Order: sequence, then structure tokens, then C-alpha cells
Amino acid sequence: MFPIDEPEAVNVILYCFCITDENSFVNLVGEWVPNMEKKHKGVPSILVGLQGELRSCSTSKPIGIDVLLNAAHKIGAKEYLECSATTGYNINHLFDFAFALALENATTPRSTKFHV
Ligand SMILES: Nc1nc2c(ncn2[C@@H]2O[C@H](COP(=O)(O)OP(=O)(O)OP(=O)(O)O)[C@@H](O)[C@H]2O)c(=O)[nH]1
Repeated sequence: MFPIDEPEAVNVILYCFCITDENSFVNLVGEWVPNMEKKHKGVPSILVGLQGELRSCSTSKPIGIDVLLNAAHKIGAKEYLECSATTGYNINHLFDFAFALALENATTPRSTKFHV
């Protein structure tokens, strides 16, 4: 995990994983979330399922929605959202929601840097 030199500049966290990759989900919940929580306590987050169009693909085996909603609740995420870079599904909604959360959390003037 890379260090963010200005932790106070973080107003929202997007926890992203691929919905058909169990490992990416397990790593996210087991490693990334606890680390980020230590460094950015109280910062609102969104759990984001990537490659969302694969949910309707008959040959893929996505992680169940109930598991993901439960995980979002457990890690304290404000929402679970699925999106797809391939089809554009939910991308605008995700960023609108993320910016709204970030603004809610921006009680003092912050840096405008983006960390990906
Ligand atoms: N099915 C599907 N595949 C996707 C989607 N977005 C990205 N991919 C695929 O996932 C792989 C990785 O995509 P990248 O956009 O390169 O992801 P990255 O995290 O930047 O990966 P790096 O290049 O290693 O940094 C590629 O094979 C993409 O085609 C999506 O929405 N749906």
C-alpha cells in the first residue's frame, strides 16, 4: 500500500474489487480496508464492484449480491455499487455519489489532489 502524504486530504474512499475475482474481494476486505481504516478513520467509503456487466454473463460466476451487501454493511461503507468500464454502467452515478460524499466530509478547505 502506498502512503498518502496528506491523510487530511482524503474525503472519500472507493474500495474497488472485481465481482468475479474472489481474491480481489478477500484482499480488499482483509488487507486494504483495515489499513485504510487505521489511516483514515471516519472517512466515508463506498464498496465498488468492478466489471459489473459480468453479472449478466452466463459463463461468469460473480460473487453474490447478498454477500457484497453484507460486506458493505460490515465495513461501514455508505453504499455498495456495481459499475462497468466496458459498458459505462453506473459510472456517472458512482462518481456523483462519491463527490457528494466527499463534499459532505469536507468540513475544512482541502487539497484537490486525487489518489488512485
Ligand atoms: N469485463 C470487463 N473487463 C474490464 C473492465 N474494466 C477493465 N477490464 C479488463 O481488466 C483488465 C485490466 O484493466 P485495466 O484498466 O488495465 O486495469 P488496471 O487496474 O489499470 O491494470 P494495470 O494495467 O495492471 O494497472 C483488462 O483486461 C481490461 O480489459 C470492465 O468493466 N469489464
